[in-house]
Amino acid sequence: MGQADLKRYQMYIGGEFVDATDQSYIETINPYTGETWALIPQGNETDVDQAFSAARKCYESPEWRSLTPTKRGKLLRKLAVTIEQNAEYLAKIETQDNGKLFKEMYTQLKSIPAWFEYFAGLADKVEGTVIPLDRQSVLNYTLREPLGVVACITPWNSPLLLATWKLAPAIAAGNTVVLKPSEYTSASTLEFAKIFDEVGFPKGTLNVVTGYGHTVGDLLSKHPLANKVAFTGGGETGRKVAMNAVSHFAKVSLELGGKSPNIVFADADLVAAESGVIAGIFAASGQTCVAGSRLFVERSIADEFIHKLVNRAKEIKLGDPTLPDTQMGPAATAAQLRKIEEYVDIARSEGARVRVGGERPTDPELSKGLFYKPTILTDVHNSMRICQEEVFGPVLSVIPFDSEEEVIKMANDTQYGLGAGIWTNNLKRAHRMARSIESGIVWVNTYRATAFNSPFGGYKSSGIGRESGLEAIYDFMQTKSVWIELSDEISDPFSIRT
Ligand SMILES: NC(=O)c1ccc[n+]([C@@H]2O[C@H](COP(=O)([O-])OP(=O)(O)OC[C@H]3O[C@@H](n4cnc5c(N)ncnc54)[C@H](O)[C@@H]3O)[C@@H](O)[C@H]2O)c1
Ligand SMILES: C[N+](C)(C)CC=O
Repeated sequence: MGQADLKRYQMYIGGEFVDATDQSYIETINPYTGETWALIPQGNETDVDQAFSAARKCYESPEWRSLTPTKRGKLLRKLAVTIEQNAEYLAKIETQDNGKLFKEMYTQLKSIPAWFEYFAGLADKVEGTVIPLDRQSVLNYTLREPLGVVACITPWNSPLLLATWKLAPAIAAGNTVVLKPSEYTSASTLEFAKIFDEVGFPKGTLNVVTGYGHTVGDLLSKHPLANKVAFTGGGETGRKVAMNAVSHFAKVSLELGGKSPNIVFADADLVAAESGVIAGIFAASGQTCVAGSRLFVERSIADEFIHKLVNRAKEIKLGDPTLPDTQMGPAATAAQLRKIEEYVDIARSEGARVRVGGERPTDPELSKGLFYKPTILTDVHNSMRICQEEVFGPVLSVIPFDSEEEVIKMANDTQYGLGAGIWTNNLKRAHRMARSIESGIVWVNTYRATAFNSPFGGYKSSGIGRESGLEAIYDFMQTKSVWIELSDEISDPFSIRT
């Protein structure tokens, strides 16, 4: 297909759909077929400036100021309904762009309205407090106010879900937004902009600028009109984004990567544990921030458990991500596939034994896609690079353990702290472990679960701040303390009143 025949997207700035000012595009590729299927505008500094000006103009407009929290809530609920009606269509686009299974993207898309409904409900429930000062002649109360314009930057693996986790609380809190999706998967966000446009928000509430991270993303995070930068992506990018944001004193939240432990005790329901471990690493081809990429299994059951996992991994059906019986799709990008291959090579060179996988499939039907076989490594130790660095692919490292103390030490011996799975039928142990693991989320006898009303985020290098749940809306607000003197007494101007 020539460029002229491809679908051409436009950015969304100030309520208008516009081309990039210099008319340039990025090709967006289907990682299963290898074909370019659409063109995404490649924004530049002028486009970014226009988006921030539109967002700020909207924020300062009488129309936005008169949009009470209840009215914002109503519009967010309307948006939720429209997304529900378009969920299948949006999910198809995401699968076409990132190669993840349609059934996973559709489940995600169908869940998105719940986030908009939840934050719609919260919009008019954020309250200030009255402070009982020792100085009784003064009324002191707090106001929770929006920040202004929020810059949001999202990755390719769950484009609209992760945009929603930022947009819903940001708008509910009364901010306007400039959003940049990943250059690999911008199409669904630009389709979402069309849906958003129909809902009736003031022009400039949401602005979507597309383009590369090192240009458009960099400009977003250092833009003087950004009062907060909400970022999801890799750690190195997160560091740059945070430095940019801090350089102009913008608030920042970071949802970064992980090296999450999945810990299986001998007393667990081993059938459930096996399923949870497989889901944790091979669902989404391991391309999830919470991938359970380190498996710690109690030594007394290790051999048999590994044997079963290996057999199960051999049966995983790779293929067309749009088909219902496919269990694993391709990697999202050629760079991602190279990274997976490199990490497995490094693990081999450090002494790991490949028990299954460890290569690309040779099946001719998969030859155009960016596939890598589900891979299980043993003979690894926790200090090896494969156990310390995020691969973001279908690669599981297995380490046996002998005691709770030993496994807690190994599980926590990482710079990351996003998710953790504990598999045990011992209630006391479950609670002990949940308290001992240094991570933002601990799942006991389940894995990868998320909800609109439960906080999501990382300890240590896995991030700053929380998305979803009550806490999330406060991250998009600032607190003002108001002091009102009620007495008529004139005070001495040179003595500070306490
Ligand atoms: N904790 C979470 O909730 C969560 C969720 C999903 C993904 N992730 C993490 O995201 C990573 C994978 O996503 P990715 O490869 O798209 O990450 P990435 O860091 O390469 O890119 C993320 C976003 O940042 C932009 N970007 C790139 N360079 C930039 C720069 N210099 N300045 C500003 N923006 C820039 C990209 O264009 C993209 O929009 C993994 O590390 C994964 O763990 C975390
Ligand atoms: C946030 N989540 C778990 C849906 C995708 C993370 O990569």
